[in-house]
Amino acid sequence: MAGRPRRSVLYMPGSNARALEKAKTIPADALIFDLEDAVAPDDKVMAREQVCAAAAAGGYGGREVVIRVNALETPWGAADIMAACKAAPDAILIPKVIHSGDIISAAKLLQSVHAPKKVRLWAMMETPMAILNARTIAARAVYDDNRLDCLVMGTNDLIKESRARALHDRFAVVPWLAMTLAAARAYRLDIIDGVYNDFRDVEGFRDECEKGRILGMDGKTLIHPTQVAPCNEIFSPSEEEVEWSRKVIDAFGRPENEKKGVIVVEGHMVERLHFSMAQRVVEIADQIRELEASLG
Ligand SMILES: CC(C)(COP(=O)(O)OP(=O)(O)OC[C@H]1O[C@@H](n2cnc3c(N)ncnc32)[C@H](O)[C@@H]1OP(=O)(O)O)[C@@H](O)C(=O)NCCC(=O)NCCSC(=O)C[C@H](O)C(=O)O
Ligand SMILES: [Mg+2]
Repeated sequence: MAGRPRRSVLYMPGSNARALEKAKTIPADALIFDLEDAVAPDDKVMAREQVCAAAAAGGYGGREVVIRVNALETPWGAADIMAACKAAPDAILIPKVIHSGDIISAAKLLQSVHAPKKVRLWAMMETPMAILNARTIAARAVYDDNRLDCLVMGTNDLIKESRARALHDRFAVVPWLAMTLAAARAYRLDIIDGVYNDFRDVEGFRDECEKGRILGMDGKTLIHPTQVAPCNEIFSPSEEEVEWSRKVIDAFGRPENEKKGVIVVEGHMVERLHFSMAQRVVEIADQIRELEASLG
């Protein structure tokens, strides 16, 4: 079973009321209302109230609504989580995760206020220690208190913490992406690529989306509405992929192939694993169609 589409995941500062309203018209698959780095300390409390009111009021259609809280050890973290639970967004995004204990603490807080099970946890992978602990963080997905659904790459913080250079080829970043992706997949989690800061550079952005897609990312985090359409296009299965996948599914569905592990479709060797891949492509394409139809 394919998860829900998470191609385009748009951040907005929780202090920006105009952005929170405009998001209702932007065709992003998911929205992150940020209380953390995009909000100045003096605006934190106002942003918390504004974001929670917006999430509780709804109006975002089929888009996933995610609240990024401040880290638990900050003066705002615990109150952010409590307020976010009441607003019942689709997920709460925990920043600056270091180890699996951060996910356990957040899950306990959610449990203590009886947050509905539909409120999931997402984890920002943006500290060097999170990369080293990626496996044990992702492994929280199989525990009883599991609410973990998705890992989000925080490449700006990773670049800062590691003193790497932020080059367009992402020479320094790719190993962190690949390591975290392996951890996510090992525990059947989704994983979303980091942001592209030069939001006016359309070609550079497209290239970075393509590369993230090639690596296996489910989508990309975004900072500006103009990034949504190209991101959706690049992270959607292409018409050719869907057409080919339907052929593979049809071929394995024929009576003569029912018990076969490997067959030939249009000159290509196709195994049962390709059948599963084809099913996922078609399911995700169907879900994208439904989501886009619901957004009008
Ligand atoms: C980057 C921006 C500050 C640019 O703002 P601005 O110059 O005002 O943009 P525009 O004038 O082009 O805006 C046009 C209209 O679009 C709306 N808008 C802009 N951005 C958003 C958005 N993100 N969501 C929703 N709506 C948005 C404007 O309101 C305008 O609307 P209208 O009035 O109708 O014309 C700005 O885009 C911005 O703030 N982006 C998000 C920044 C952010 O949230 N940063 C934090 C997350 S990234 C991060 O933390 C990475 C991670 O943690 C890591 O470590 O890597
Ligand atoms: Mg960050």
